[in-house]
Amino acid sequence: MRDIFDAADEFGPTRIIHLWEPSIGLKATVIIDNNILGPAIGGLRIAAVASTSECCRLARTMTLKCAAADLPHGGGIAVLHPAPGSLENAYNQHRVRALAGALRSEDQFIFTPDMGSDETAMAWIHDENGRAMGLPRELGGIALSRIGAAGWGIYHATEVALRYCGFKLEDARVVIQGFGTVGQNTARYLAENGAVVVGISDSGGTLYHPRGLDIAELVALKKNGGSVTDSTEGERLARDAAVHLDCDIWIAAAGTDAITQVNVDRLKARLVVEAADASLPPSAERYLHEKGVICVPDFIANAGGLIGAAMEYRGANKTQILSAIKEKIRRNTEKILQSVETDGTLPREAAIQLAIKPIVKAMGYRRWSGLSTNKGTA
Ligand SMILES: NC(=O)C1=CN([C@@H]2O[C@H](COP(=O)(O)OP(=O)(O)OC[C@H]3O[C@@H](n4cnc5c(N)ncnc54)[C@H](OP(=O)(O)O)[C@@H]3O)[C@@H](O)[C@H]2O)C=CC1
Ligand SMILES: O=C(O)CCC(=O)C(=O)O
Repeated sequence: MRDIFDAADEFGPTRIIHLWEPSIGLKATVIIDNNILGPAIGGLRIAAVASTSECCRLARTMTLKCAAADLPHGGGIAVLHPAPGSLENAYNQHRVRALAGALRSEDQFIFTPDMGSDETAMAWIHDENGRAMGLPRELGGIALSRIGAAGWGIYHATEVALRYCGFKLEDARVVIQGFGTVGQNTARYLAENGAVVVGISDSGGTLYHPRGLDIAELVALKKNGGSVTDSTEGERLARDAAVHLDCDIWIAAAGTDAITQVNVDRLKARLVVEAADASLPPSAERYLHEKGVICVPDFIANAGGLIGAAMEYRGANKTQILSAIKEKIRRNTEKILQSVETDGTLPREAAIQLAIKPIVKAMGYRRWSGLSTNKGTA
């Protein structure tokens, strides 16, 4: 991105905020992409994100995710560039609190957890500016990461997509790239429903076992700060070996651009589910589509965490949340894959068409809107 307006189109981003406070090393980028349906929900990502244009892409994914899931919200993102040490580190707490404080008057931005942040960070933010979703139980939250809201949704997207792939979940071989909140819960739901998770990677490497990995053991290893490769079972491989393992279903649950034009030809799966936001660029999705591999786009498959967070914000309980995630994600996956089957549309194109409908409609009612046809009111 050469100019800050390079990413601008008719939908946004409406605000790009850069925060820099040298005394505490606070360096953050906050984007409100579109808030036509309601205040933007933005994940707090404490991770190295390369550029403002990448932040804009992630914020747009959130806009589409909210709209497709019928949530009264727009999309955004807050990237806090990491400092040394863990999230529990007081220095980091200070920076998260400073970020939240700096956005106290930005009432169109509500924080939710994303990579590198959790319910504790949301509690700090809530304490500073009152606008955070995904809170701890003690503050009225329902511990979304522990119930695995995102993984529950990924499981349902996978299950519906399999009908279009011609094979069943039972005994299907799954590889999961990334074994954090999303990867762990996805593995758990898929394995509980008959899939065989043969490969899992994290930043330390890949673990492979053709007869299936022990998910509970690997979750315990991660809880103790280890890597999946610390397991005594299975074969230890290089981190990126996960991309070319033989499998039926490949789940991208690590980060942005896990698969690119360079390595997409190595994927052997018949179904790819994008659990991580922006995990495949459109060119890689097109390549897979032309090869007959179904690829369920991020903002359709991984909306579970966001649906849960928005419902928790309005006081819904765990049963209501799990049922809404199931219903919305199954419905949307079905709709887009039907378009793919009948019209040959790319899954992402079908998904964008589905998501932008309410946004375009709402923009038509508003005075300040690039798409407004109500020209006489400006
Ligand atoms: N949390 C949520 O509810 C939701 C998250 N998402 C998206 O899902 C993705 C994952 O989020 P989340 O699970 O919360 O993040 P976490 O930080 O909890 O987990 C990320 C995982 O990816 C691993 N990882 C990082 N880089 C690589 C790599 N190059 N190869 C293999 N593994 C790698 C990490 O390894 P290690 O453990 O060694 O650090 C970690 O296991 C993000 O893109 C996020 O935006 C989407 C919807 C909801
Ligand atoms: O609120 C959550 O738990 C996750 C939302 C999010 O960051 C996402 O959907 O990418």
